[in-house]
Amino acid sequence: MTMSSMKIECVLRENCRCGESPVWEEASNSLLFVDIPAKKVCRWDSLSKQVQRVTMDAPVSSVALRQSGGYVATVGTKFCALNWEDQSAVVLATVDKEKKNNRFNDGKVDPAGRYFAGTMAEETAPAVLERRQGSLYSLFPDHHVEKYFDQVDISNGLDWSMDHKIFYYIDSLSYSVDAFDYDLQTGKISNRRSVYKLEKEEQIPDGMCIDVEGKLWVACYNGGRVIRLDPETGKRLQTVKLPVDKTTSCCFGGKDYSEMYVTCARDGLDSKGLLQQPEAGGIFKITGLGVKGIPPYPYTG
Ligand SMILES: O=C(O)[C@H](O)[C@@H](O)[C@H](O)[C@H](O)CO
Ligand SMILES: [Zn+2]
Repeated sequence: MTMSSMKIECVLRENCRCGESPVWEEASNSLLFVDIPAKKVCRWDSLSKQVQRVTMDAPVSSVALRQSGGYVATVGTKFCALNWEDQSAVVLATVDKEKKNNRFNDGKVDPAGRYFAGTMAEETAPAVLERRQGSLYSLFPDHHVEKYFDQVDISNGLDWSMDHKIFYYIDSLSYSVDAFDYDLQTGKISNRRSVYKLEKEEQIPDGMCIDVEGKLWVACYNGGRVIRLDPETGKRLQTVKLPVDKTTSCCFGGKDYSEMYVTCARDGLDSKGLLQQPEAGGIFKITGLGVKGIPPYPYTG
């Protein structure tokens, strides 16, 4: 039997205030991610190690690939198309128009090319905000928006099962990873249930991704870890600790999607925490996990 030797390294000291939404772009061997309060979309070339940054005019909470080229991003309360070459953004749709304190948070494209993203009230400090102000939406390829539900505290991690029949979702302050039945043809969700409740030391569930075995990887904000969950049994299968507390999200990337990339935040750390965690706000790469991920789905509109 061969043991996989796991390695965790900070590949980029970006000092993100709140790094989020890591997405692997195979075509450019790059990792895309955002720094929400810094209003930045970043692209790290894993071969040259160079970073390109585009600054938006509002907090940018997620980024995704676009089939027709460029990217899509959630900026403030807008779904936008992003042209990387000339750094221009075009608004595709706006949500929560009557909620002036709201912004989008995490987002991801479904297997049919719809861009799912949820909203939240702006925070006064990490996880301190007016509750139940958020909603979950998706932007269809024809640019119309559908709303799924409201009463969300912090809309966060999302992904779909390998057979596309289940949608997994995290509202962070519920401390739960939830599942819905998913209709890929219509984009409709139903039958919400919890598949995992976080333990106290795991802290706050944030971003999430699925692996080829259908297991969920959840980044635990303040928990300094990613955890691997079996959504069918409700059991935690593995804990991977990182040298930073405010781990926010994770995705698979690299060769054959065999590496995991993890984002994290600096905001919320005091001066002692920043000294103890100099890599806070960086991008971490985990190799040797022994399980692969799947390519991100591109937005088809
Ligand atoms: O990244 C996010 O999803 C939120 O925008 C962040 O502010 C934190 O993760 C949140 O405070 C932890 O619950
Ligand atoms: Zn998040």
